[in-house]
Amino acid sequence: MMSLNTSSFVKNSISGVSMTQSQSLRLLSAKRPTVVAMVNGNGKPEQRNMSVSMDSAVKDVNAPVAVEVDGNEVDDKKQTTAVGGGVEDVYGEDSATEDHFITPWSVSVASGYSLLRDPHHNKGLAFTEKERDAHYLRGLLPPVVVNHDLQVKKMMHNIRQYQVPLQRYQAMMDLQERNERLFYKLLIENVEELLPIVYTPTVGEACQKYGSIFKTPQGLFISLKDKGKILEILKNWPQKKIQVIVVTDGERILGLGDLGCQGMGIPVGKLSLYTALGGIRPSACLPVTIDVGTNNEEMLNDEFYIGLRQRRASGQEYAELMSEFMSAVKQNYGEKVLIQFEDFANHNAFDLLEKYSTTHLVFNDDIQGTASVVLAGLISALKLVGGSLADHKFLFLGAGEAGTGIAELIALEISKQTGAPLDETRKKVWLVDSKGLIVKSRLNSLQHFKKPWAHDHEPVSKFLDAVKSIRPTVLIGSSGAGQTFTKDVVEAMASFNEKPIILALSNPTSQSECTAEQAYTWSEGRAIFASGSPFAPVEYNGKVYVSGQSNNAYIFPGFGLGLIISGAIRVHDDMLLAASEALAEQVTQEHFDNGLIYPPFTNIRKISAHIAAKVAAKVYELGLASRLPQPENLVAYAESCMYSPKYRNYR
Ligand SMILES: O=C([O-])CC(=O)C(=O)O
Ligand SMILES: [Mg+2]
Repeated sequence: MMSLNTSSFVKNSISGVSMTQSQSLRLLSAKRPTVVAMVNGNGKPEQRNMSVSMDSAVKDVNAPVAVEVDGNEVDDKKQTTAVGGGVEDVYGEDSATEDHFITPWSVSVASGYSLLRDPHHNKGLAFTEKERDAHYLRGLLPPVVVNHDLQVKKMMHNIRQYQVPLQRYQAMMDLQERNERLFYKLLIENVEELLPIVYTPTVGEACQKYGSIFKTPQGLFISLKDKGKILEILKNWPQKKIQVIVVTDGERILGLGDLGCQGMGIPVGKLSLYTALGGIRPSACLPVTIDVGTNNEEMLNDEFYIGLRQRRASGQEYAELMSEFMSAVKQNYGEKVLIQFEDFANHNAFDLLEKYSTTHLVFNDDIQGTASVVLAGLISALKLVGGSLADHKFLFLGAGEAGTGIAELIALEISKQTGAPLDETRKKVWLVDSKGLIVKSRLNSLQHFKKPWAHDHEPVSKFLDAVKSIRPTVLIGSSGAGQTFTKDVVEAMASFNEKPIILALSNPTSQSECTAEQAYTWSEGRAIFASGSPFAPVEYNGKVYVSGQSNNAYIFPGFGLGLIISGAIRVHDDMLLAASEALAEQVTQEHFDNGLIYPPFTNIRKISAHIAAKVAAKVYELGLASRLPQPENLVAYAESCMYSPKYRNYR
């Protein structure tokens, strides 16, 4: 514990906040500190409940190490090593009974054993001979030194041994907690293979079982119990310079419904993609779950459930907690932190976005990210089916966040292209909810976000009848309910369209409106199909069909990067349109020839840089940028800003 003299990484790792102020702890010096990285700060030590002077540690490099407790200097060797090799129980940790109070404190230098257990700096077997000498790692590692590439090869080999996706997920999470740079190198270099593990569909199953597979906590949990203390909680997070927060309240996790506090898997997964796909530094990402209870009886009765065991708070109680969170975030991280709302239920999602879009840099991935990715897919699908957006007719199953969000962006784009007013262009878009086609006669009973879509038509209660009556060219599933694009529905689409566009967006795979195989088979190979969760290629009548993944993962990482590099202070719909156009531009003739309307994920970092550049350009154009002057080449600038998981050399 007292091996403070062994350092190049000085780390203040007081665990918990229970140290009293009188127990001030002072690190006076450290020998040979060549690089000083403080986990609790950005060059400045954290000084809330204790006073720790790291400055002196840097200046006085050759002085012997001593620690001061309550103002008394304590000799390192004397205190830690008792005669006979035992370690003196200076702080009573060993002698304390369960009823005694002790302070769980430790001051450590991230070298040696602790360096190997620090995921941000650990390199495992890739530590060089020189680093092993300089950082007290001798003997703590077997003799072999391997390079980063071999580590990737070995990890992929190991992960492929697991047949069960959830085991692969757990292996990936363990790696993230052990060696962050190896985790990201693996994910970036094997994105097509690993995306379905750290993201949909496996992350959905992980959330359902989060309590029983829970090991190391990831992200920040804020519950109703923390009312009045949210700012304090934000300060418990070790990183101070946060650029992106993904926050959920767990009420609508993918198409799986209310998973309460166990929704944490989603912000964690989304932020892994922010880093791997969009190049945001991992230390700048903060996953948050707001726990206001759950209405999921299964969770409430599950002995391994990790959240508050109560029914969801709503109304004023809910609004106040969210309001405190939003204020605390701005107070702690400033105006330019991006807050991504994720997997909130409809009734809160629209209200939160509307309420905070004028005061914060907020983005709702399910409303806006999904809209942008679908619009991109439609723009590129036009190359296969012909016509302009205005020539098409769209029918949605599902009139929630994704459905109405996409509908609005389509109407907006048509309006921009044709000059027709939004009220008119919206008439190209029809939505079906659980009560049937949304029509004028239902207007008074509709939730506010559905009202713009109530058009003149007689009531139609069955989805199949709506398909037959509207005769859309594009069918979009966004209801979260699986197997709703039945054989009859797909056959109807194929009967009045040469190339029906069918998007089954609901996640995870179990909630997909139909499978890729069903779409191709039932349309006799004519469908242009994409889905929210990935499907393997399908063989039909001797031809192989590769479907695209219409998932907001294409958009949010590059979109967020664009906001960050321009220092955006607000999100505007035109930025979403810019992102759609940028993504659609990345689809090549070769992709079209294979029936694809999205580029493969393999090149996603390049794609993200393009999206970021177009989004940033729009931010500058709209006068919403705070990073001035505008860089000349925004693509090159975006690329230069992206985090790379390459190992650093330690002196
Ligand atoms: O997470 C995903 O795969 C896409 C998404 O936002 C959702 O389904 O809620
Ligand atoms: Mg989502």
